[in-house]
Amino acid sequence: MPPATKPPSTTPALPADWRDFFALTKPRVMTLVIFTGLCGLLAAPERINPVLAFTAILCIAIGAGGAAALNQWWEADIDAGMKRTAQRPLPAGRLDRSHARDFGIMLSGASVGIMGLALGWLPAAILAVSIAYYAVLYTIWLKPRTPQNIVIGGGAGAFPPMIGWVAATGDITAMPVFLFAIIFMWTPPHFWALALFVKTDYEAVGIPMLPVVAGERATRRHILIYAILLLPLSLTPWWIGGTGWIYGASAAVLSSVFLLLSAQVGLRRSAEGDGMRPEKRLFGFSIVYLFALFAALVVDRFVLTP
Ligand code: HEM
Ligand SMILES: CC(C)=CCC/C(C)=C/CC/C(C)=C/COP(=O)(O)OP(=O)(O)O
Repeated sequence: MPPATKPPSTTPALPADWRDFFALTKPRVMTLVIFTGLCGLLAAPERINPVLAFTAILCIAIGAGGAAALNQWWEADIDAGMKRTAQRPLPAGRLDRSHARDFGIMLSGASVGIMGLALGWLPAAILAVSIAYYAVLYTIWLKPRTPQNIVIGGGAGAFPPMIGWVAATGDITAMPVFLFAIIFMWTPPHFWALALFVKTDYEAVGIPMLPVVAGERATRRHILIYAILLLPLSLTPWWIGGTGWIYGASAAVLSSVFLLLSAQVGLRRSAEGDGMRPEKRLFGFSIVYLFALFAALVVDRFVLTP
């Protein structure tokens, strides 16, 4: 008997349920996207009606989820070839590809439409740009083509605090631009730390991630460079007087720890039989870092500007 072949991704092997649709939104990753969006909104100098604030955050969540669904619709075959992603609803055959596409389009359209009607067309336009950035520019264009995919593509995930801020104020000022820049600079170390220990996965499906194309040493050096740049950048909201000392002190401590962990990864030639512990530690801390930095921004705002 020849081995059973994988059913085409348009023919679901198992009935889909709501959990599969929920999984399409990449809920774990999007918690941080939603959190940074919420912090951008709360840290803004203007306070808005709580119902409108809730609507804005819901739109960011729905838009990010829609973009993630479109990302998986496009990448179903790539995801099938990687151990880390093979159990997602599309490669596992639990969901029809066209349903994922329609679900993604529906969520994306609804999020932009509701944001525009409720909060204004400037935050809606930035949300639309970030969805297109992730689903089209990063997923379809950059990811399969260049090892700089996540450096440029990281812009998509950097928009949410700007969307939150602009939803509250109706205006783009220096502060939301710096919040964007901080996440932009944070993304490469966040992702390359992970890519160092799942490198073989990307090799198998031909995605030109930096460790695959330029090698481990170059990736380590790149991680360190971005972490060095992130330290002063994370302090700029305080330097320009956009925050008080609570944010400034938190940014100094968090970014120093981030730099220290990045140096542990960046200055070693290769993994020395320790199961890539420093790389895993840096990836884990990258998530704690962003949660804590943005939480500090909000605490600073509420404690120092009551
Ligand atoms: C192009 C940019 C990025 C890439 C390529 C990337 C890639 C990844 C990958 C592959 C994972 C592994 C977990 C999984 O497969 O679900 C991950 C985890 C994670 N990412 Fe990113 N990421 C990026 C940007 C961001 C941004 C902007 C945020 C939030 C602001 C973020 C938040 C997270 C979180 C919270 C996790 C952990 C999820 C968990 O606990 O499983 N990522 N990222
Ligand atoms: C508001 C809005 C649209 C926000 C978008 C947020 C955003 C860009 C998040 C990126 C995070 C993410 C899941 C990257 C995964 O990369 P991948 O898709 O290459 O990872 P994979 O290998 O796990 O599929």
